[in-house]
Formats: sequence, structure tokens, C-alpha cells
Amino acid sequence: MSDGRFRVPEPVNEPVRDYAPSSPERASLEQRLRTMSGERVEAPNVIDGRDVTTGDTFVARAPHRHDLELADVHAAGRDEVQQAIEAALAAKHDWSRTPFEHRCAIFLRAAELLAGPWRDTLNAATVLHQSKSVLQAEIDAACELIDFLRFNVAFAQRVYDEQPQSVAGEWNRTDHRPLEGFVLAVTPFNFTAIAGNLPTAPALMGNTVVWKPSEKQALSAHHLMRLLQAAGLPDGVINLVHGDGAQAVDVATASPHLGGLHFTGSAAVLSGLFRKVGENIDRFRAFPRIVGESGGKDFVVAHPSADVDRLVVALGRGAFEYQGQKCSAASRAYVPRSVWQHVRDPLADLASSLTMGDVGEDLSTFMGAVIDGRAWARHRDAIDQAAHAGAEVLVGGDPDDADGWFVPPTVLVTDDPRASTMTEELFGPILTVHVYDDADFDTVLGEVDQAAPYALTGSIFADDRRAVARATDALRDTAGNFYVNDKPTGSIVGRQPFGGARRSGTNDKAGSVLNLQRWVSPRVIKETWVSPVDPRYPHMG
Ligand SMILES: NC(=O)c1ccc[n+]([C@@H]2O[C@H](COP(=O)([O-])OP(=O)(O)OC[C@H]3O[C@@H](n4cnc5c(N)ncnc54)[C@H](O)[C@@H]3O)[C@@H](O)[C@H]2O)c1
Ligand SMILES: N[C@@H](CCC=O)C(=O)O
Repeated sequence: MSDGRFRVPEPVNEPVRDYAPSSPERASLEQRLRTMSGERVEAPNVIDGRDVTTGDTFVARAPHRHDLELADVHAAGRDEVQQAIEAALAAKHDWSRTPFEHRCAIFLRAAELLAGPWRDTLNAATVLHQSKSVLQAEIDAACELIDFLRFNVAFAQRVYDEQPQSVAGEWNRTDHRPLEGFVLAVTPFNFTAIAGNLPTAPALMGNTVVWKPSEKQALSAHHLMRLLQAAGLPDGVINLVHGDGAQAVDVATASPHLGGLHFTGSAAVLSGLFRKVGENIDRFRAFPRIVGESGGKDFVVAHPSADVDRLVVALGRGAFEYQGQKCSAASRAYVPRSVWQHVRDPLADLASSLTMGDVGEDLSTFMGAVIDGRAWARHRDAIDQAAHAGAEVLVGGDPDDADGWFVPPTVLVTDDPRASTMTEELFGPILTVHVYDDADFDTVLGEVDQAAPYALTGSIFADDRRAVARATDALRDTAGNFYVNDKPTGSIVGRQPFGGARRSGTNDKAGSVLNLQRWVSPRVIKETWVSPVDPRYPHMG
């Protein structure tokens, strides 16, 4: 028991370590990578704080090394998902009544553990199983997740600070209750930080959670769960179930107690989740909250006044970092003819100079492999079909699956602004460029807006301020995160709250107060000091 209005620590973004050759952080991570490459861990479900094995296992592998087996992951069956729901419901009463400062302390401690002794483990898991380069792992599994944990505490404080006015004779208060029931968090493979944020954000607000991570991110999910336990998370607050997403959603939507769904992944799966909740809508005690962030077809549009060197770097980094497997990756570019003549060769040179290989072995490698054989085949087919349809393969376009699922940085050039690689999300290292006549800038802005069903991220490159203003206005509904003279990736918690509309999701802005707001159901309490005793109003005479 303690009294006081506690002020939560002021959050600051975790500094990104650079892992330069001979740096101590590089040596330490190399050591951890060696150890984790040599061990094949058992990854159980974690239900009510207990490890639950099922014997129905799948192997977590390194995408860049077919022979590297990292974990045996125990897939949950329907019974385990049901047990996880029951554990979440049983933990709810105590957790929702745990004082805010104690809930905060667990997640702040998790942030510090991750910034310190757990950093190498989470980074190494992300390098090995998700095939991220060391820098991409560091900005994700370490920095972005630490930021989510620290900043969410401050955002939660802002939610609780939101209180109504009171006038003489009454006191009005808002009780920001967690949602009734449990929250289901279903998370994608491509960001360890997102996998960590989706269950912890609702939990911070007093909810209890069933968390179903991607099968393709199971190793870092396993270590993340262990980290939360080490930080003191009580049993049953977050229950980890591995395996099939459709099954988890099926069991969760059969429960009258589904209070909310926190999803990030593809638009097709998000549509299915909305449908599933809709089909079961009369079953639930309350209308479930759905926060769903999904895909993108993110653009870079250059104006004739664009700075060529900066544009080339933004295209290269924006399209090829983490093999283009960011929802925000630059995958379509619109470049005026006068600029393209200066961009074409440097972009081709840059793309072909990027190193690709075993990111766990050589820490100087720029990129690893795409996540699995299905993704690899999808990228190979998309490149083949684009070439068949008349696109020029400027660079790349030669996937190789001998040792791992490698797709080289590929730049396609097309005359057709509605070519499939200009309109559909591929989620791989493939950038398609459409070259337009300089006079057609305004027409191209309309094309950028209409060509794809998504509205996640995009950039304008221009030194002419009027062009920046025109693009900012014309593309107002085309991106939830819009960049001026920068690549469309790399949002930072607290600085660029992230999310898009249209088919990119509900735009509830991860890494902001707006997301945390979704995990509470406010109750307003009016207390009247001296209530009336006369039933008549003055106008009644
Ligand atoms: N907008 C954002 O903030 C954001 C961030 C990261 C990734 N993404 C998007 O995520 C996608 C890539 O991630 P992914 O390949 O892991 O996505 P995915 O949709 O294939 O899988 C996401 C999760 O859903 C589960 N799932 C798969 N099929 C399901 C089904 N039928 N029913 C219920 N659950 C199911 C998976 O097991 C996984 O846990 C891309 O489309 C990317 O743009 C969006
Ligand atoms: N914060 C990330 C989100 C990417 C999603 O996959 C970015 O902006 O690059």
C-alpha cells in the first residue's frame, strides 16, 4: 500500500548501437550468435505461467541457412488456446486491480533488462530466425521494443490524466477501466518490437492477453516471453500460444469474453478477422475492439527539383533494408524523366553493391534472406511475370535458394503505372520505378493516390516548396505516415506514431497515446455532494 500521485519517468528513445568492427557490442553479440546457433531450444506455450508442451512441434529455422535448426516449437491445439483464454480470464481480477505504478514497473523493468543483459539474446534471435542484419535487429528487437515499453508507460499516464470538469456541488471522475474479458494479440513475423508491443500495450492498461505470435518469429517470441517473466509479469497476464493463427482466432471468437483483438499482419488476414468477429457478433458480451494494422504499397514520388543523391539513397535503403520486408518499404517509385537519367545508374550501382548472405555469421552483411520458401517463390514469380509483361529488370531479379531463401535487391522499370508490381504488396526486395514526363507531376500525384488499395507510408522528394505543398495536399489520404525528403521507413516511437488507413488498417497509431486509448473502456463517475430533496423544477412554479 502506498499513497501519492506518482510521476512516471520521462521516456527517451534508446540510442542505437552501431556494431562497428572491433566494437565491444559487436564482440558480445557475435559470442551470443555463436551460442544460439549451436543450441536447438524447446519453445513451449506459456499458459498461466506454466510451460505447456504439446509434442506437436514445428522447427524454427534460419531463412539464410536451410541447415540451421534453432528451435522445436510446440504448437498449441484448440485445448491449449482455450486454457490460455481461461488463464487470462482468471488473472483479470487481480491484474486489473494492480496499482498502475506496479503494472508500469514491470514493463519499465522489462525495458531495462532488454537494454542491458537481454539485448544480445533478443537481437541474436531476430538475426538468426528472422534473418535481420545486425543493424536491423538492433533498431527493432532492442531499440523499438525498449521505446514501446518506456513510452507506453508515459502514454498510459496521459490516458489516466484525461479527466472531466467538475463544478460546484459535484465531483466528476473518469475511471479508465480495462476492457471486459480478454484481448487476443496476433502478431507478424517481421518486427520483434511489434510482437512485443501488441500483447504488452493492452496488458499495461490492465487487460489480460492471449498472444499468438507468428510461426516465423517463434524464437524471438519465446525469448520475449521469458524476458517478461524475468521482469516479474504475473502468471496469466500474457499467455503465449504458438502455431496456427486461424485456429487461435476460431477458438477466441467462440468465447463470449473476447474483449479486443490487437492484430498486425496482412490485409487478407485482417479482413478475415473482421469477418470472423462479425459472424460471431451476437455471441460476445461486448462489441470487441479491433485494432488491426496491415499491409502497404508504399511510394516514393520525386519532383523534377528532387536532390538526386538523396533520392538514390532513400530508394536503396527504403526498398532493400530488411529485404523489403517492412510494411513501410518503398516498393513503387515515380521519377520524372529529367531526374531518372541521373538516378538510373547510381541506383543500379547501389543495389548491386549491397551485400547479401549469412547475417548471423558476417555482421557486416547488409541483408539476409526472405522469410521462407513461400515468400521466395512469390518474389521469383512476381519478377518473372513483370519481365514477361514488359518491365525492364534494371538490376537483380535472380533469386537463389541453394543455401537459403535469397532474393537480391531488384529494380524493375515499367511504362505501366498499373502494372501488378506497382499496385500489389510483394513484401520483398523489389522496387518498381515508373518514369513520367516532368510536366505530368500533378497527374502522377493522382496516380499515386489511386493505384493501390493501401494508405500506409509514402515520400515526396522535392526542393521546390510548392511541389512539397502540392504533394502533401494531394496525398493527404494516401499515407498515414508521410515523409518529406526522407525514405518512407524507420518510424520511431514517440516521434512518428505509426499506422495507415484504407486497406492498411484501422490507423490506431502504434507508439502513441491513441493506441493505448483503445484498450480502456472509460466509466464516468459523478458524485453529488448534496442531492436535491424537492422533485419540482423552478419552471413548474
Ligand atoms: N501496418 C503495420 O504496422 C504493419 C507492421 C508490420 C507488418 N505489417 C504487415 O504484415 C504482413 C507481414 O507479416 P506476416 O507475413 O506475418 O502477416 P500474416 O498476415 O501472414 O500473419 C500475421 C499473423 O496472423 C496469423 N495468421 C495467418 N493466417 C491467419 C488466419 N487465416 N487467421 C488468423 N490468423 C492468421 C499468423 O500466424 C501471424 O501470427 C505484411 O502484409 C505487412 O505489411 C503491417
Ligand atoms: N517502425 C517501422 C514499422 C515497419 C512495419 O513493418 C518502420 O516505419 O519502418
